Amino acid sequence: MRLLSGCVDLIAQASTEMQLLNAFCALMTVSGGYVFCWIGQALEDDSFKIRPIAQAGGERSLEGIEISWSSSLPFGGGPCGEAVRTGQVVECSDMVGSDRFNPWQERIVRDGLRSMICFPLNDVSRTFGVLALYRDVIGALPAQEVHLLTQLEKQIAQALLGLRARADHSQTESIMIRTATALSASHGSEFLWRLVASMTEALGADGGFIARCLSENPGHARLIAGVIDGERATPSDFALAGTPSEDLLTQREWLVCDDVASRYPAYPLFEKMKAQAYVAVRLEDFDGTPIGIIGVIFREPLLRSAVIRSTLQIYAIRVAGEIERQDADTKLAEHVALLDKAQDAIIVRGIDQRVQFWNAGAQRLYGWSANEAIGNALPESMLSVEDQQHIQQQLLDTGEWTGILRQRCKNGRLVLVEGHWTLARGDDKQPRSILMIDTDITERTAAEAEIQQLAFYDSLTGLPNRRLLLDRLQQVQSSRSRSHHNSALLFIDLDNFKTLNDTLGHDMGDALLQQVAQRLSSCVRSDDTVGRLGGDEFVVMLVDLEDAPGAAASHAAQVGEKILQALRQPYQISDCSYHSTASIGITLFGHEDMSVTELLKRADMAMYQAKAAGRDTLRFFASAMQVSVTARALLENQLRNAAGKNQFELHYQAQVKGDGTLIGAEALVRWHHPTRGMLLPAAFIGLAEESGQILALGRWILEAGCAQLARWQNKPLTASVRLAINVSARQFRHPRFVDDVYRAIRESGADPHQLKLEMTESVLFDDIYDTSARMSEIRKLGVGFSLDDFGTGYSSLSYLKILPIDQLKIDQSFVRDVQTNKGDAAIARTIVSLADSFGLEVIAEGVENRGQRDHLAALGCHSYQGFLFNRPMPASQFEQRLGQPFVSENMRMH
Ligand SMILES: Nc1nc2c(ncn2[C@@H]2O[C@@H]3COP(=O)(O)O[C@H]4[C@@H](O)[C@H](n5cnc6c(=O)[nH]c(N)nc65)O[C@@H]4COP(=O)(O)O[C@H]3[C@H]2O)c(=O)[nH]1
Repeated sequence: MRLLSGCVDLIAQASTEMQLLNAFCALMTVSGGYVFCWIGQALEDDSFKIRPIAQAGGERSLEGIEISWSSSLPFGGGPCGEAVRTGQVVECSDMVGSDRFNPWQERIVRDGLRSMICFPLNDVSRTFGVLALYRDVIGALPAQEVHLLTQLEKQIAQALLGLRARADHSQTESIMIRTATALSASHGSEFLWRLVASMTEALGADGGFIARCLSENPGHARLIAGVIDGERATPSDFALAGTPSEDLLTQREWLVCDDVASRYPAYPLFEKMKAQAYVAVRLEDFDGTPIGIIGVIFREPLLRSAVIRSTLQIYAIRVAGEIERQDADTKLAEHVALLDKAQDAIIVRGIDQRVQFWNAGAQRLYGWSANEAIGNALPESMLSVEDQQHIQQQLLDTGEWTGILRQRCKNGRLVLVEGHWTLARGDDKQPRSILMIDTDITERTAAEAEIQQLAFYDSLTGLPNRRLLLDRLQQVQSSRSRSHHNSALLFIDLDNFKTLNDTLGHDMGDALLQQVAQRLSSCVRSDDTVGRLGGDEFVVMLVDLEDAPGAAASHAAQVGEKILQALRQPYQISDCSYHSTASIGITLFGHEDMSVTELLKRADMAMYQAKAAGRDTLRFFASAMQVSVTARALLENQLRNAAGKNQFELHYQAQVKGDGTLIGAEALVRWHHPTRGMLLPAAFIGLAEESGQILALGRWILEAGCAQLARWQNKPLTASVRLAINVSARQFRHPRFVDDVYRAIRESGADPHQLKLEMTESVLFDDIYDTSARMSEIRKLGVGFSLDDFGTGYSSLSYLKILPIDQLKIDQSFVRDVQTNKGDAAIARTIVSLADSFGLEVIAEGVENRGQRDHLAALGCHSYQGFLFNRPMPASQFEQRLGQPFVSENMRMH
């Protein structure tokens, strides 16, 4: 009865579970006569342990003792385990030597324990603990005592459950308030730390943490927020293998661990804390995939884990959501960082026009920062209302807009921007936002314009160059089929530009060309094109002329005349007034298929006709020109192969004294054309000069002439013949000419003193010093020089003094009418007296009759060449001719 009333007092006074249990154990040993009493909790985790939570009995203790309630475990065979398993009272009247106490025999003997009784502590559904009482005597307890103890055990169990219910209720209430506060806090990087701190406090734990699985390091987790005794733990990684946490992540949703030290031997944190218990819940993502662990740690044994577990589960949901949100934020931040790296401006605007996203590229390009831009509409200097409306409409219609905008930046700078904008729609298909990707093309466009200018415009005049002109011609040609209008191409070449350029200098020449360009541009409509082909050649393309060719031609001629008139006006170039004229060739096009090259060629040909017609005039292309040009091209081709086919031959014409004595011969080239027969030089020398073939032809003539001279030297009849060989200006100017002369003489063995080179006055003009140097070099060999066609050009007496000239030739144009034309006679006389005063020989060419010869003789010229004496003939005939006198009796001088 004493025990019963003591027990009632205990129950009335105890406010906590531990207080009640410890006091009860003490009551049983002090007043109940038992030498040792303990109360244990049957753990619900997979250790199946019975953990002592209160005991009394002097020195006796359960330190180091293991007891289990699983029959399959080594410490599960005792009466306490059986009481938990069966929910029945188990008694043992003689413990020493009993198999049931095998694991604990030593301790039983040491503590003097002989018999025991064990009561299950039950709630409505299960056995949650045991009460064990020990005596130091052998024997069973009397039935009344067992009955009494059963009453006590029931009262204690009920009191315990009552206390627990009260404690659980107030704990749950406080946990819930704290949890609600913690969970409603805002999010952010600090959030998880604060949440762990308040969770730890709310659950009355000593520590708490959140750990994340590491996808980059499987089997490991990282502590991302942790608190121990209110202090933040250092984040670190830890291995999961072999720990209950590994099971938690793979097999179960929660974990209650009471034996932390042995279950987590490698975790210094737990060891440092002297952790006893640990409750954790798995964190899962939206799909249910485990992503981490949230848990609390206790230094004291955990009596009940249900409330903690369920609270943790609430935290877990919130934390998992937060982790997913942070992951999404991280991903977004990564994407934003990537977008910031983009060179282009990337902007997102809502359909309300307000900026939602503004990358670093946008700040670089426009100058406004993200802070200034986001939330506001774009400044109107960036996007005018009209542009915005127009673009928005296209976005709504097609979903995309691409185009170029001229925009003004924050600092006022104008930029040219190429925009690629896309309309984004929501799931409901309604327009949501506009993604703008803007590329700054200001510099690129300027560079392109510069390249364009360089590539397609003449740098001196700014007019379209040949390339652009050909391109425009091509365009007009291709669009011809669409319009029936005629067009005209005017080829304009300045007359005597070369002389101006050479005499006044290139700067003046350039200035003239610039003024010509301006005048040309002012003569035509804006649709027409004025271009410069190069040098002094300009082209004007007139478009949209009349359909009728006659009217179109007359229109083109009017423009041509206008141009001639404009170009004829004096030019003012740095204080000098200069006069110039132009020749214009015109071709119409629009009704026949023709390449642009052909068109240009036609206009060019017509221009040459204008030049030939006396310059400062215009000519239209006529098909007859085409015929002659084609024939010329054919001849040029044939000429190229003529030397290889031995089609050239030298004819020789005698040069004689008045009495018919032979003093020399002139070599004159002939071409035995395969179809046209023998051609005289007039038919091909000009062509050879223009096409450059004169170099090869001249070399052949030089070699053939020298070879003939050498042959004649060895024959008595011809040994004294001096041979004159014609040299063209272009041949003379060639850098290898002097070498060619040396080689021809050396290889032929001809006596250079018997050789004379005949050149026209034009050879002398270009560069008098170079001419002089070349002639002197040749002169060193003994070769003489004769000046052909003297008097026909701009004869300058000065070069007669400078150059090593031996002979002047009176041109046949003065000889022809020397008897009747006083002017010609005066020129012939002047040439003779000039030759006399300079100590030069003089010879007249083209002497056809005795009257001419006699008149020339009267003027003082005593050497002649002409049909009067003989016609040019092949060498063999010439040699035969030498056997006869060059002058018949009736031709002797009177
Ligand atoms: N009407 C008339 N003509 C006469 C008379 N006597 C000679 N001729 C012609 O007058 C030209 C004289 O040659 P050129 O003044 O040097 O004029 C030459 C010369 O400048 C050039 N030429 C001829 N052969 C060569 C050559 O081998 N090399 C070069 N570079 N030019 C040559 O071609 C020009 C013409 O040569 P060809 O037709 O052979 O014409 C020759 C000759 O046949 C005459 O009494 N009456």
